[in-house]
Amino acid sequence: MRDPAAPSLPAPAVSSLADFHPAPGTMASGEEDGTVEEKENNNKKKTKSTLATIWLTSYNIVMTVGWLVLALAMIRFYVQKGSHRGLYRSIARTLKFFQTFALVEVGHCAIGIVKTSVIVTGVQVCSRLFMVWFITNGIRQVQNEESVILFLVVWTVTEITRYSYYTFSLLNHLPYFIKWARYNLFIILYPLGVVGELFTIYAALPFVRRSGLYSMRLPNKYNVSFDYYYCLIIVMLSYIPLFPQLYFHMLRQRRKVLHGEVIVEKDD
Ligand SMILES: CCCCCCCCCCCCC/C=C/C(=O)SCCNC(=O)CCNC(=O)[C@H](O)C(C)(C)COP(=O)(O)OP(=O)(O)OC[C@H]1O[C@@H](n2cnc3c(N)ncnc32)[C@H](O)[C@@H]1OP(=O)(O)O
Repeated sequence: MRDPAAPSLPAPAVSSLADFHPAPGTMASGEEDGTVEEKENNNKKKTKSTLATIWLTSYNIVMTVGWLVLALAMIRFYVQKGSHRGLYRSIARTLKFFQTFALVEVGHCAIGIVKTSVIVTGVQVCSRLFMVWFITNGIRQVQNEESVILFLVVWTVTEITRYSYYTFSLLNHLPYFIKWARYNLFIILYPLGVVGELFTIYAALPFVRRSGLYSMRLPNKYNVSFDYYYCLIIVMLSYIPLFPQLYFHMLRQRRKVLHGEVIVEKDD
């Protein structure tokens, strides 16, 4: 997955299938001469890593197919209807399923089978879930906004590229154009996705204010007040500190993977 010329870095828990199947005669001497207990421990670790690789490969294949299905459904809808109106409704169930399933990725980081920050992944996944469940799904009035189509197209291109990158990497057959796409397209797609998301939240504000959606006004039996309108404004403002962190994280990944730079990441 990495440029062989690149300086050696702390290896991720799972890099490729080959990591768990050392060629005959290449086993570390510690393993050959170790005690029975050491050998058992090594075997357990290998079984665990092999299981992790099988799981990750299957997961990434399913997600690639899922986002490809979404892409085809969007293209078909647009070709048939000649308009984006109603497109969101037509793909809503598939989108909700695959985007919600991505919560598993936070688990991958938490249990250490993928060497990515739980926080970085958590922010990315939660912001997507928030957009899907609490904006587009919850507020019917915004579903036909052009900004929804913008972020849907951007997410779809990003995810097809990202999951196929992981899949081919794990299988040790990564075509260069996928690697290139993974670490270059985001430069344009990430800001475009943010624009689509922010415009959609902005479009939702008047409806939320008028309807009092997801809000709790005093007096009530819990003696708690919550205004979703102001919550949305806070979410929009939170893009200012959070988005640059995700973007610079991806730029660091890009330098590491495409140019072999050694990057020392801070721990969570
Ligand atoms: C409650 C409400 C909260 C609201 C909060 C609002 C604030 C939100 C602010 C920001 C919002 C942003 C909105 C943007 C949305 C969009 O997505 S726009 C579309 C464009 N987006 C992108 O291009 C980014 C897509 N996202 C990502 O790439 C990831 O989610 C990431 C976490 C940001 C970065 O991924 P990361 O894993 O760190 O980098 P990689 O280089 O891909 O991988 C690192 C290593 O880990 C391995 N790995 C990771 N995942 C897997 C996997 N599934 N399977 C196998 N391996 C995996 C990967 O191979 C790498 O390994 P090495 O190459 O060996 O290092």
